[in-house]
Amino acid sequence: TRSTRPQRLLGAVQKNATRGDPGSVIQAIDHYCRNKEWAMNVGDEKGCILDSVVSEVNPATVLELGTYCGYSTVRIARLLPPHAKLITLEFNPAVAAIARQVIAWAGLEDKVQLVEGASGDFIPRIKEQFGVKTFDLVFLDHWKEYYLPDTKLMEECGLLRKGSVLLADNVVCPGAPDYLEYVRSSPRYESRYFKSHLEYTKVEDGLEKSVFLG
Ligand SMILES: O=C(NCc1cccc(CNc2ccc3[nH]ncc3c2)c1)c1cc(-c2ccc(F)cc2)cc(O)c1O
Ligand SMILES: [Mg+2]
Repeated sequence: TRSTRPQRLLGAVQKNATRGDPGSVIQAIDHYCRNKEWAMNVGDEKGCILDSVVSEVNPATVLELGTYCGYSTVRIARLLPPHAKLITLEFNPAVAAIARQVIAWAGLEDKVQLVEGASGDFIPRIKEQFGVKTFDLVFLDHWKEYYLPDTKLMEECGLLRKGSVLLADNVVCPGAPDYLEYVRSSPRYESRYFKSHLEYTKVEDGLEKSVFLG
């Protein structure tokens, strides 16, 4: 049977990237998705904004909702300090299996814990199952209608502390209007929009960075 898009993306990584070299994995995916077939990675343009926020926060604990093929997982993990931990959650088992191989090819498996499941079930269990108190950085890139309910759930579960940073992909395309309204109007967040483009296209999109004020 015909391969899947994630399988073909992994093939491009294994063919064109150097094992243990995260930069070459990022380049191989961007080249494949720009020249061969589009895929919903955060991409190189928004990826640079992601890099600058990760470097600024210098997080010890990171939560990523929506792993997909592991592109943003690799972008984040390659910038983490030695004992930092990234927990990434993926709903689709077949896609998670590809992401594990992409993360391993980059040599970053020691910094990354990939969990298969749905955010609504997983978020309430994080504290006891993973020994995490709070997250310094959360990257939201899963189903866009889940951004708001999951943010409220993280607040309720005490997973955010004064200064925790939420960074949300796709707040324009496909869009997360209820989430934007919430973080921009709530007195508990200081929010800022980073204008960019939908990965590998000229369509407008952007990242919303929101600092939890406690
Ligand atoms: O929709 C998107 N991504 C989310 C997504 C999508 C599908 C499957 C999953 C399954 N993974 C999953 C689900 C639920 C979960 N709960 N916790 C973890 C978790 C993980 C996740 C998306 C779309 C576009 C886009 C498409 C088309 C177009 F024209 C323009 C733009 C661009 C993006 O950058 C995007 O990020
Ligand atoms: Mg996205």
